[in-house]
Amino acid sequence: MEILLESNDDTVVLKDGVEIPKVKPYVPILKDRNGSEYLRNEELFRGKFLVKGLIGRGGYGQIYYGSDATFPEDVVIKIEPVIRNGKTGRRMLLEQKILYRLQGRPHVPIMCASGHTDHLNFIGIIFVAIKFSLNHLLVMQLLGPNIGDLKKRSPVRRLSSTTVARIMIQGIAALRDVHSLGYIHRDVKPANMCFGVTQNTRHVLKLVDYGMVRRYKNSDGNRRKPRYRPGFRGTLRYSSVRVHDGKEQVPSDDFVSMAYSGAELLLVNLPWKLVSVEEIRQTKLDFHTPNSPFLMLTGPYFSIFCGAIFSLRSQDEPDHSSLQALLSEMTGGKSLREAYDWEENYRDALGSSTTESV
Ligand SMILES: Nc1ncnc2c1ncn2[C@@H]1O[C@H](COP(=O)(O)OP(=O)(O)OP(=O)(O)O)[C@@H](O)[C@H]1O
Repeated sequence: MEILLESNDDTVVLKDGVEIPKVKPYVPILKDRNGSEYLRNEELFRGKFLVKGLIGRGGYGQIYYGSDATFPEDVVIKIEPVIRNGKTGRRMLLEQKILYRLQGRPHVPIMCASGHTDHLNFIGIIFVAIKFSLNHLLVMQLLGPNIGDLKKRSPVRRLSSTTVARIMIQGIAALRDVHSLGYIHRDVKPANMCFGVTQNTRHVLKLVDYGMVRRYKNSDGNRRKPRYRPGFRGTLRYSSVRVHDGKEQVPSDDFVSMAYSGAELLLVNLPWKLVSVEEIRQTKLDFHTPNSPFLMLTGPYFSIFCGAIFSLRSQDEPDHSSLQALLSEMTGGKSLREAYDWEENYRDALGSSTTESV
């Protein structure tokens, strides 16, 4: 985003004359501590990262809010024990490796540091002891609340068409960033999408959580041979029917998860939210049927977009640009740089009548 001049204390004027409010420094909502934390508040971790609070306890580790003496933005410090439930946790090792490779891509968070903590309980007895006591560590730029939380904050529990269209357009660009390097994400969902928090990044969507990524292409550009029985990876609510069927995941499965995420943002809930686990697969298949009542509720542009995604075959290399183009009308003429629902008190979501709650 190019800033031409600052008009006053509250607004900035962009090169094309658009005037936008200045962003106030963002402070994330912090969680209460329960004594199980790896880092203390105000701790100067590694002599460099100042810990300012706890953002969350994920399924695999803890995420802290902090600052880095050498990085201009606030950061998050993500920590995962090397040994979890008696098993060696490899998620963060993988995330560190993939994030490193993806640096420089616009929809990937900037990584400031990675490695392991040096809180050793059994210093230097034997290698195994050291291994047991280390925690994986990842420091990256601070982002805003995830899209799932921004949806929950909406008084109507859903987002407007223009906001969802622009989230999807950027989400597909994020998938292009990952797929073009020969990887698939395998856990696309609203909770893994966040906007930036600075003047330059607050309208840029970033995909987070690279702990389930898998390489689907070899370095020669050919696809890897599918495994006979790959284990389940992902989040059931957003997994494609192919994943239900135990198939090896491919780029189109990331797109299906993206389409389900968009449908959830428009509809409040996905039609399979309240059905039994056994019925989820069939309810998804029903949703794929052209003219399915729930699909129709997402509106004409989004249902065409979903139709294009649901018709992708496993061998297809989806055309990211053509899929984005299907959503251009749904933006209602708003550019990716204009305000999103949460910046306008959810005005468009409250006023929109194209979708109904499921
Ligand atoms: N860079 C970041 N800045 C701010 N918040 C973040 C950042 N990265 C992740 N988060 C928040 O933390 C949550 C969990 O992150 P992430 O999915 O990477 O961790 P996880 O341990 O794999 O969690 P889970 O088990 O829930 O998948 C995200 O939903 C997001 O809200």
